[in-house]
Amino acid sequence: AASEAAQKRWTTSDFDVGKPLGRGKFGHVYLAREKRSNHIVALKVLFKTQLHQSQVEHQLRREVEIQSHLRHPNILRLYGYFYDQKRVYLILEYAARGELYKELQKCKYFSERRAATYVASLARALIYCHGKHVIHRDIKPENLLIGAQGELKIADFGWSVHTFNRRRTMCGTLDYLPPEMVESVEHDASVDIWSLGILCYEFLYGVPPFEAREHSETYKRIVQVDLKFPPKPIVSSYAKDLISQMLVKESTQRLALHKLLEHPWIVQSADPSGIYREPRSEVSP
Ligand SMILES: Cc1cc(Cn2cc(-c3c(Cl)cnc4nc(-c5cn(C)nc5C)[nH]c34)cn2)no1
Repeated sequence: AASEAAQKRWTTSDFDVGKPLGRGKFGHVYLAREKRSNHIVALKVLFKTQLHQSQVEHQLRREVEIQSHLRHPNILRLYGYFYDQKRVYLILEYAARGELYKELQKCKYFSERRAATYVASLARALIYCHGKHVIHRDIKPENLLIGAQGELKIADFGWSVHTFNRRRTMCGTLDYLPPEMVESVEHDASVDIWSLGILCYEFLYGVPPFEAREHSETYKRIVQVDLKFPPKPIVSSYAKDLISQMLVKESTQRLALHKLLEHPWIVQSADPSGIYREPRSEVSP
């Protein structure tokens, strides 16, 4: 079925399209059901005119090329794509519990167990990507979805690249960019380690570490690695130690992802299944 899905010429008549799930710069995502298999998917519909105006067709091609070949429980599947006169359609895995950033906004920040569980599963997904010479380059809450069992799914490989043809142009929001990308110098897979460190901080404190009112201020704080840990919420020194080993200016000195999985904070706090289950008490009545 998988190989069939890859070659089949899909059209909109193959799907019953349902409610909108979200919107992005170039279009919308809809809940949809493939008629023959009754398989529920997320159908991302992008407008060619907007893609053309923003000159991101090459990025979209790379997103499809890269994501369609990745198979990992913490990476959102891209089953196939098709297009018509005006639109490009991506047939994506449906993540039943929605967007992580909304969950983070609701909770303000996550417990150490939840943060460590998510960070460990993202580290495993990135080890898999880097093993295939793919760097994501845009790891941030907006690009993470939650599956039916509570597992994290990395989505939106729009900024990912095969490390053989690295590009130096600016990409993604500033908050998550490491010094070498902000300074537009050569960068490699260790950019994802930096972004995972930023994400870990935001999971625990509710804000990214170098956030500032002005872009120029954020830029300065990133290149100086002006890392501060607020007194509240209280966070374990193991967690701060891990973040401090990831947010290192010299990219070769950042904690390697396989070493991250052996860090005491991860070993102690992350659920080995990579799935965060609400403990009894936390479930709202
Ligand atoms: C264009 C455009 C919009 C977006 C952001 N976005 C992603 C989704 C999405 C995807 Cl791709 C896959 N599964 C999803 N499941 C949800 C969801 C589930 N619940 C209960 N609530 C929501 C929301 N959204 C999914 C939607 N928008 N990227 O490019």
